[in-house]
Amino acid sequence: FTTILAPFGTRHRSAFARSSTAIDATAVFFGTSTGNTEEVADLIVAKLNELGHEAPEPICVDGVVGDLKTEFSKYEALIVGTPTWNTGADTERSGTAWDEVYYGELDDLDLSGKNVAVFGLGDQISYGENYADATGELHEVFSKLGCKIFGATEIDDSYEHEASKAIKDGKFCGLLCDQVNQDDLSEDRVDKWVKQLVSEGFMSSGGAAAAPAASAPEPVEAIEAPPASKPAVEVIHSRDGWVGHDNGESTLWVNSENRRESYLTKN
Ligand SMILES: Cc1cc2nc3c(=O)[nH]c(=O)nc-3n(C[C@H](O)[C@H](O)[C@H](O)COP(=O)(O)O)c2cc1C
Repeated sequence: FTTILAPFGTRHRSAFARSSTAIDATAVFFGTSTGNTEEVADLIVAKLNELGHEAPEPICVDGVVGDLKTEFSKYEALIVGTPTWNTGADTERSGTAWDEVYYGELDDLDLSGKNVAVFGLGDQISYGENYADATGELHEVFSKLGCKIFGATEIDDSYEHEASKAIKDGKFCGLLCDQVNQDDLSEDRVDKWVKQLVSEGFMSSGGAAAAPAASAPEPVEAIEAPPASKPAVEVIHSRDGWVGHDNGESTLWVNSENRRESYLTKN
């Protein structure tokens, strides 16, 4: 068996497709019934990209039910969005696949320390007593999982609701939009909010996805130069589900969540 001496850090990235530092920074996940939440998700991704923060196209949660563990582990930070439906109930108010995953699949994930920001859509005129309630539920679910929540917003004069479960400690727990009555305000709200997330350090590394797992090998000493050539790769199945790819000079460990750690090895 190989002896682990040191991690590659970013220096040996060319030897492998990705390293643990190459995890994508931010992704926007949303649920929707009639498309409004997707519209705002699109605005958020466009603004992230405009500000130089790479993010893939928004990901509809319906498409990743059953595979959230894999999908979430690809990103350091998650922006999650929901509409609100069905006035009155305390839980399962999104009317989307979020309701299905909140108290089952999501509950089973270790998202402790992950950076999360929430946004929500509602109709503050027709449902003024329950404006965007489901955003509050989304916030609660991710908070209880130990996520670091960013992006609470001031309730300024542009909002006309009476009450909302998305209000926590006198603020909205994230970005609230209203494509039914105030679609003309969404772009500015998104602009302001994404800049706020940047200033809060939301996109900085340090989320759970980048933290070393308990079962990962301990790094000891960094090395300076990449190997001159890449020998044949030996695959090692070991370490609590981690699979090692040893090219004779180094080992890339990959776990079941597609987490990657690179280490110098010595036979
Ligand atoms: C039957 C029904 C119930 C709704 N209930 C609420 C509600 O309780 N609170 C709220 O803010 N908006 C409510 N809405 C408005 C939707 O949340 C709003 O139209 C939202 O933009 C829909 O987003 P989506 O297109 O992404 O599904 C309701 C709409 C309908 C048709």
